[in-house]
Amino acid sequence: MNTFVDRGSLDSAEEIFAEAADRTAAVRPYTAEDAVEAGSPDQGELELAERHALRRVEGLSTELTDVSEVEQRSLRLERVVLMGVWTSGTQQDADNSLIELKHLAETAGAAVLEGMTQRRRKPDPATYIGRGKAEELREAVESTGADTLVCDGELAPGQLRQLEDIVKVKVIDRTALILDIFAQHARSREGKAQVELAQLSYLVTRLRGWGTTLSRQAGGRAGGGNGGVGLRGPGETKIETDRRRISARMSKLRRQISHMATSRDVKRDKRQTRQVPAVSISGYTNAGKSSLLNRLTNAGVLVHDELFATLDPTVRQARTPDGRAFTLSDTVGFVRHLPHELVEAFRSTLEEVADADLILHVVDASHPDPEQQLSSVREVFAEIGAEDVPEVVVLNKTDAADPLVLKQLRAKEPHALEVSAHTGAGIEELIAAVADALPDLDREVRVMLPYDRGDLVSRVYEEGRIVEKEHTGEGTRMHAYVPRLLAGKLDEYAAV
Ligand SMILES: Nc1nc2c(ncn2[C@@H]2O[C@H](COP(=O)(O)OP(=O)(O)OP(=O)(O)O)[C@@H](O)[C@H]2O)c(=O)[nH]1
Ligand SMILES: [Mg+2]
Repeated sequence: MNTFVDRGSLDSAEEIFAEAADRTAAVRPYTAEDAVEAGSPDQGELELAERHALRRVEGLSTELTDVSEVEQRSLRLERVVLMGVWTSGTQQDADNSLIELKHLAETAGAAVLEGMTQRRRKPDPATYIGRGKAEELREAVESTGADTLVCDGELAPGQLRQLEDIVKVKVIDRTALILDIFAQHARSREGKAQVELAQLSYLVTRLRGWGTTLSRQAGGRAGGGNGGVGLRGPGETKIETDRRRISARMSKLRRQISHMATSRDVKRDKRQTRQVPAVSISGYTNAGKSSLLNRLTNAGVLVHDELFATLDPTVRQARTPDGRAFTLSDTVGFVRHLPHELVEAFRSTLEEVADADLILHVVDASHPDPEQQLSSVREVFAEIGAEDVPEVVVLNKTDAADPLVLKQLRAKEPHALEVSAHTGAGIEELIAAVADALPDLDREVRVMLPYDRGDLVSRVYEEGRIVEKEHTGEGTRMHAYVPRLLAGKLDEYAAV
């Protein structure tokens, strides 16, 4: 994982992030409300012992059998212990959540040594899991030789700090983990800029509350080479300098991103005026979206058993069996509790989903709890204004699905299609369903297009279905079915 590693590049998010992470000295003011919460009587019905027990989650630790492999890994990877606080839902839900956290940690390049959940009514305001449990956790961390503790959930800066003081290793939360994966996976300039912006906005909230307890800045170094005049001054605290550096960097990134968004808008407008319908393949991360795109178009898009393998949307041209053109786009996967910073950062990418004519909502039917994924994804759809776009639910990985889970899914989503991107099962039906759902080519036209209107001829090729065509001395004679908008443009060339 690289989130907290200082790579030495001045003023990049990574550097600022790393520097500030070293000094997450922020102790959130302990408010009266916290005190009440901490001392409030428990209302749950579980036995006290059970409620407070740290429960080891079976099968979570990465198997490291070969010694040389262990050595190799410990050089390259961080060794982590996972911790989840379970406030509601069943034990199964808590385990699933921790299994997902394991998958996230491994995607980020960590070796998972141990995973534990604890049941409590609310996370502890000071240390997240409570002081006593934190001590036990320290023992687990020591005995496994872990160097990082990853908490499932979003921790307040003060909680991170206090927990770190007890367990004596670095503590990161789920949001930082997801940001880290995004940082590792972003490829395009825009993607990188968006992730950096998200990391900085995560960091800025962690700076809050530092204020006066910080030592005064010695002047000079912190601004780095790029800082210079105006970035520091005598008597200015480090936090203020940090804030300014961060906000300057954030404004710059925002400006860059907005330029990039403009050029994408232009592309998208073109698509809209061309009236080629857009189909967006969306869904939870690792659902098999890229595999499905490959299966549908032989696109050769990266497929990985990793979360967030795809960050840069890929668009492919496709055709229905009756020859109508449309675009198919692969999108970034969603995840439960997608950090707010990332929803913001990826809003423009996600908004393409809202602009689609059709969403193929891909669901991993082999997952233990696909319904939870379905509803998380729909929440994001609502957030980005995509809830009115027609949606075809595609239950993927049916080759590996538990029949019982499939049965439940069928009951919940009676119109869903069942496919396997691996075996190809159900793919023809899926193609037919897409063709059905796309806007119709409902205009029959017979035209004579002069040779100087080659642009219209190509549009008929691209957007329509040609019944007959003939090159004559005057131009191209065509008989075709086309979308309404194009039919309007062809009117003046009508021929009998
Ligand atoms: N058994 C089975 N596995 C599948 C199927 N489709 C995809 N997978 C596997 O699921 C994993 C994720 O596939 P991807 O296509 O990368 O999933 P994605 O939704 O694009 O994932 P992200 O881009 O990371 O959000 C890979 O290991 C695939 O081989 C399927 O039909 N059956
Ligand atoms: Mg993908």
